[in-house]
Amino acid sequence: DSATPVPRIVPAPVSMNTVPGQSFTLTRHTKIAVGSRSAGVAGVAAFLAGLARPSTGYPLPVVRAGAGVHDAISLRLAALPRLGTEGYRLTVSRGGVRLEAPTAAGLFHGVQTLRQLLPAKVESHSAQRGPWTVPGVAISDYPRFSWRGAMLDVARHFFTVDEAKRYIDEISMYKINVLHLHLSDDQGWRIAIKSWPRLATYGGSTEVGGGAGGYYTQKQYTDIVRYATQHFITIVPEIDSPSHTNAALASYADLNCDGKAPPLYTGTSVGFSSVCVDKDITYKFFDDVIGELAKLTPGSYVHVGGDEAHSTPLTDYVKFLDRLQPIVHAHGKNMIGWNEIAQADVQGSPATLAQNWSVLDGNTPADDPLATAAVQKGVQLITSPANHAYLDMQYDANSPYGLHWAGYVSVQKSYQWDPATLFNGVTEQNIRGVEAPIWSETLTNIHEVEYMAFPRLPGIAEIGWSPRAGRSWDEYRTRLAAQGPRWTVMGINFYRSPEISWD
Ligand SMILES: CC1=[NH+][C@H]2[C@@H](O1)O[C@H](CO)[C@@H](O)[C@@H]2O
Repeated sequence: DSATPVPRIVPAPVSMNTVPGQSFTLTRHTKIAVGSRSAGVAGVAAFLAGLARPSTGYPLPVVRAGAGVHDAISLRLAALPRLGTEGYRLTVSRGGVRLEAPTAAGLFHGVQTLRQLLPAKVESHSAQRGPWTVPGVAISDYPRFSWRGAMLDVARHFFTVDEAKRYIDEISMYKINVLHLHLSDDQGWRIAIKSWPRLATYGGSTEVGGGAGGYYTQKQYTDIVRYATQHFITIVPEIDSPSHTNAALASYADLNCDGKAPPLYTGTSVGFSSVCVDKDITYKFFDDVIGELAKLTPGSYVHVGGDEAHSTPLTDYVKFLDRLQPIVHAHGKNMIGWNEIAQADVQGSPATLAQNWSVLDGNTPADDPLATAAVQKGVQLITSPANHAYLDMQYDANSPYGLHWAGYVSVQKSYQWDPATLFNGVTEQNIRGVEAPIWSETLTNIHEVEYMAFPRLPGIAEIGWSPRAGRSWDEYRTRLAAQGPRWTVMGINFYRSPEISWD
C-alpha cells in the first residue's frame, strides 16, 4: 500500500489523507448500506448501484445499515455542520467505505469522489475484470462557492432531451450543481409556451445554418428538470431579452413596434433585435412566458438575459428591465441577467444575480463598471469571464469548432483565473460562484459540445469547488491527466490537448 500513489481527484477535496494498509476491495459480497429511510439517500444509493453493478458485475444489494453490516459502502446522513449543505466526509478502511454528509447532495458529491477512487473501468456499462480496490483515505470536503454552473445554448442549435441528459451526467461528475439552459435567442425558441404556441412551433422551427431546429414540450422540459434533480443539479431557464428575441418577434407580429414580423433568422450576428418596450403586449408576453416557465422550474432563478441590447436605447433598456423584474418576482422567482442588467434599477441580494461575461486578464484585477455597479446595488455576481470560462472559444487556431472573439482559450487559460481577483472593488463575499457557458453557433451535437467542454470544464468546476489557496496549474494538470481514461471508457469525445500528459 505504501506504493499506492496519492489519488488524483477533480475537484481537489478540501482535505485528503491517505491511510496506507487500509484499502478496501469490493467483492460479490459487498453491500451498499443506507443509514436512513430518506428518499434522498435512497436516490444516491440507487445512483451508486447503477454505476457500479454493470461494471463490477457484482449484485451490490442496497440494505439497511446496522451493527452487523460490514463489507459495505455505507451512506448515512450526519450532522456535520462544518460541511455545509453540500459537503461530505469519506473514510475508506479495510472494513469498508463510510460516506457521511448533512444532506443527500453531500452524499452524491461524495459518491462522485468515491467514483474517482475506483479504476476508470468502473465507468463501463459491461462487466470488467477487477480487482475493484479503493485506496485507504480520509477525506473531508465541501465547496467554496454555492453556484457552480454550466450553460448550454440550445437556441443556436437545438439539443435533444437525451443530449441534455448526457451533459447532466457529465457535469455532475465534477460537482457542478447548476445547468443554465439558454432556451431562446434570435435563431430559435426552444420551450413550448401554451399561451403563445407559435413560439415553439414556428419560432423553434429552424436554427443556425437553417436546420430543422426543434423545441422541448413542457413534458420534455419537466423530464430534463427531474433528471437534473436526481443529479443534484438545479435547472436555470433563460429567456433572453430585450435583444436576442428575433425568434419570438418572428412568431408574433404584434410583439414588434411596427406590427410586422421579421423573417426567421439563421445567421450568427447579435444585437439587431429588440422587443417593443413601449407596448403593453410586451409585458403580457413576458408575464405569460415567465409564468408558465416558473411553474415548470423548481429552482428559484429565472434568467432574463439582458445582453447586447444594441437596438434598445439605454433609457428603454432600463425601463424594460425595471418592468420585467417585478414580473419575475410575481411568479416567485429571483432574477438573473447578464452583467448589463446592472445598468437598471435591479434590486439587491439575495434576490438578483448578475452574470459577468467580461474579457478580463484573470490575474490582475480590472476595473469593471458593470461589476462594481452590480455590487453597489447589492447584487451578487456569477463569474463567466469570456476569455477563461467561455468553452465555445477555440483552444487554438486549429480547433475544428468554436469561436475566438474573446481570444483562444487553452486548457491552462481556462484554469488560471480566480473569481475573487477578477475585479477591483469586488471581494469574495460579492461572488455567488462560477459558470462555464457553451454557446452553440458552431456546435451541432453533444459530441462537439464534449470536445469543447472536456478537458476544460472540470477545471472551472474546481475553481468553483476547491480552496483557492495552493491552487496551481502545474499541480492540477497531473490530476486532470487521470480523467482521460475515464472519459475514454465513457465515450466522451474529449480533446486530447497536448498541454496534458494523459494517463
Ligand atoms: C452573454 C453573451 N452574449 C453573446 C456573447 O455572450 O458571446 C456568445 C458567443 O461566445 C454569443 O453567443 C452570445 O449571444
